[in-house]
Amino acid sequence: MVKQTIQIFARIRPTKKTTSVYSIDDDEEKAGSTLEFVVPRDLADGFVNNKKESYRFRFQKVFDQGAKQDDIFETIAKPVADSVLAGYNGTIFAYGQTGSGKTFTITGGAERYSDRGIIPRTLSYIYQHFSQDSGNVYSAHISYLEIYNEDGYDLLDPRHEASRLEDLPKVTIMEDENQNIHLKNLSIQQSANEEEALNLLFLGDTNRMIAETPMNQASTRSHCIFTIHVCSREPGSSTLRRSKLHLVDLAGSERVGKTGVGGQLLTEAKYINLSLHFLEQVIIALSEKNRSHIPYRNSMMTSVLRDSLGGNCMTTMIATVSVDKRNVDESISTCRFAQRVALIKNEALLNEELDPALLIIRLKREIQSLKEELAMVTGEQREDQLTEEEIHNLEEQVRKFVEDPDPEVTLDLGPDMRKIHHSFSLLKGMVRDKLSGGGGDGEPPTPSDVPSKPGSPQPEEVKKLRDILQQRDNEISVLVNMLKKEKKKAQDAAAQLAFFTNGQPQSQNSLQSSTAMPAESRMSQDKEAVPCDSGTSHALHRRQGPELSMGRQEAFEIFRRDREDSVTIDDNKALLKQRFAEAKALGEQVNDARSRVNELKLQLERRRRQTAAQGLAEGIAEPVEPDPVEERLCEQIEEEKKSYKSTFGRLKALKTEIEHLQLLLERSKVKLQRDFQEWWSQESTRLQKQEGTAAGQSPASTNQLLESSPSHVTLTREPSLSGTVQELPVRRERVSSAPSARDLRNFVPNPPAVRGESASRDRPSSQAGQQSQLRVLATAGPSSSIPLTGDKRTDADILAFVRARQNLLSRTGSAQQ
Ligand SMILES: Nc1ncnc2c1ncn2[C@@H]1O[C@H](COP(=O)(O)OP(=O)(O)OP(=O)(O)O)[C@@H](O)[C@H]1O
Repeated sequence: MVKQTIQIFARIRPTKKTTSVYSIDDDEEKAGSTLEFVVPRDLADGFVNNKKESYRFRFQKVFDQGAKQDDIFETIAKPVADSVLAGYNGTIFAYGQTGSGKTFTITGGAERYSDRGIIPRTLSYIYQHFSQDSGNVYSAHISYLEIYNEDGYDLLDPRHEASRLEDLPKVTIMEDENQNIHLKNLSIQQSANEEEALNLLFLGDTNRMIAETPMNQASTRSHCIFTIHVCSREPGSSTLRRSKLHLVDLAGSERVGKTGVGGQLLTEAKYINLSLHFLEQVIIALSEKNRSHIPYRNSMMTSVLRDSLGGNCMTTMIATVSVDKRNVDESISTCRFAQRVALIKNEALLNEELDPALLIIRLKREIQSLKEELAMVTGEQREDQLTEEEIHNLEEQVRKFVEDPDPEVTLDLGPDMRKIHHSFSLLKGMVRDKLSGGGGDGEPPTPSDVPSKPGSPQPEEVKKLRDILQQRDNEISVLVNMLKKEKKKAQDAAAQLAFFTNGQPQSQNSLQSSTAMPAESRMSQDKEAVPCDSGTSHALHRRQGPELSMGRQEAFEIFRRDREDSVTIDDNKALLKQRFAEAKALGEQVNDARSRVNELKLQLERRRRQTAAQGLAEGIAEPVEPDPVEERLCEQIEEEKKSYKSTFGRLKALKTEIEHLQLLLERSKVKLQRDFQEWWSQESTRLQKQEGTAAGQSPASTNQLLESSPSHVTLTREPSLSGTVQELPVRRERVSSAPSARDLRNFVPNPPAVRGESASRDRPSSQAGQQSQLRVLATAGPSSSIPLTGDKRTDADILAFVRARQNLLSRTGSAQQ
């Protein structure tokens, strides 16, 4: 058992804004750091400070703004991963206010490979350990739980692709009589390697992202628990070690009062505050001595993390802190929370258990042996014959026993009298054979020795023939092995070539199947699929949406170009292309090195044969001097092997990076589509409202809108930042004329806002020289447009309806006249 208090670390998020006064003092002797905030006694920035000026908090280590993701992994996550690999449970959780960098620390940034967070790095580390530790057999399973408004959801549930969060089956907690927690409806997926595990992480993250709506930015207001279940066993042992590693990204810890939200957001904030409040209660209860009742059951999060808090687990907390001046109160409250957490003592146990299947096999064997022993002691005879396999095994055993020069060696036959009898008769046969001269070569006779009969070949001849036979057998098995190896190499080479020229190997889950298309062709899919209006854009595999109206496609192109992260997407694409070229070159180098090794081996083989033949001809059994040619060949082989190994290592690392970049790109695309979808529907609603307000009518009244639809619309470009106004050709077509793609183009809503900033959504993009934003401006009449949907077919239907209606109206008009 390992007794340990929860380890606490602090990480300060980089900022360009004015920061509060803070300092970090690293105390090497006591292996800790102190984070100090100095808050002047004034009312600046709303923080009423009438208490003290300096707030000092002690952590295992404080990471300042410049800390890199690999430092965080090495110092915080690696020791926890090591203890998980050794069979202890581990938890790392990030706590801090919204935007302080919890997700960045736990999962990583969505843009650069170097921004990988604790989860992908830990997965990499764990699978590397699996492949390097030949003394144990490992397996890993993954689960990914999201807790939103006190309800649990399985982020790896395939139904996510077609549902909103609320429509999914809820994960529920069940407790057994031993007070162990079980989570119903939470899938636990096996992942055989790092690639599969990363795919699951990305699948969960993408599901998390696409389930969000502007009103429900669940990523900020939900808790997420990514769990790696590790199982290990020494080969042949029936003892299993099972451990869990929870990597937890908690919801933002800020208080409701400050954010001043209402409606749905208020409900969410209350739930967050409540669950964090229950977390705090559990922590306070745990830090109090002699407290018998710990209120774990109050919330789902504390129930799930029960072991991590005061239980069988090695737990680490990362307090993420924003040092922006306006956040100083939240930062201080985060640090205070951490100080309380640091008082909690956990008792981690080595999670060993017996594998029931192996235990049964072992017990069966033991029963059999005991039965045999009993039969021998009681003199009871077994009637049944030895099986063919048993006889064969006995012959092998006896042969090995006889051939072994060690006088101490024993023949372990167990208590079965039938086996003992049979072994004795085998031995008798050998001795008789030896006595009759069958084994007079000094070699011990074997069970298969044929006793010599009159007229049969002389023993020397038999021996010679047997030697030749043995030699041939050896040659055949060498050849068969060579053939097998060559076949495998050819298969490997073909697979590698296919990977680096065509694409990925076969994959298993849905995300993999989406990423399994040829990588280069994936990159060449420069045009991201525009989401369709009807239905959702949830499915990850929906790469190419249905046919779109021109306006929508055009709007999407502008939206994409003007996004803040479009540069990163392009950068990543360029980087991916570069990495592919590198991987291809490395793949070729690996193949070349392997061919060279094979060629050198052949040369060496030829040389050895030549030397042996020469030795035979000259009557020299063993050459006295080492052959310099042979030595050089051996050195060359070693060098080539080294170069092969190092190039292969680089290729493997590059492959991981490529896969990660592909998944980042994939996620960016899904996000782009989702953001566009959101923006599009927001703009449509806004336009409708404008129309309604301008006409003094309810925007919901389509009839009224259609009645007041103008017969002329003008398409202009907004002034660019340089001040020029570009007039596009003025269209003077009646709406009642047949709808064309250009008709639809006129209904492109406002241009995109910068990424993720809802406040800036209505601002024109600030990127100079990119003001090609299309806007519908009315030239006449109070209302200028029909609220089209952007879906070609639906829009055509609407326009056809307008046409029919106008025809009808004009006919009625002329009839009345
Ligand atoms: N150490 C860092 N280095 C660079 N960028 C960072 C760092 N920490 C956070 N960021 C960036 O700050 C933004 C907010 O971070 P993040 O989403 O991780 O915050 P959070 O605490 O998880 O917020 P929420 O509670 O809303 O989920 C992101 O754009 C992220 O990339």
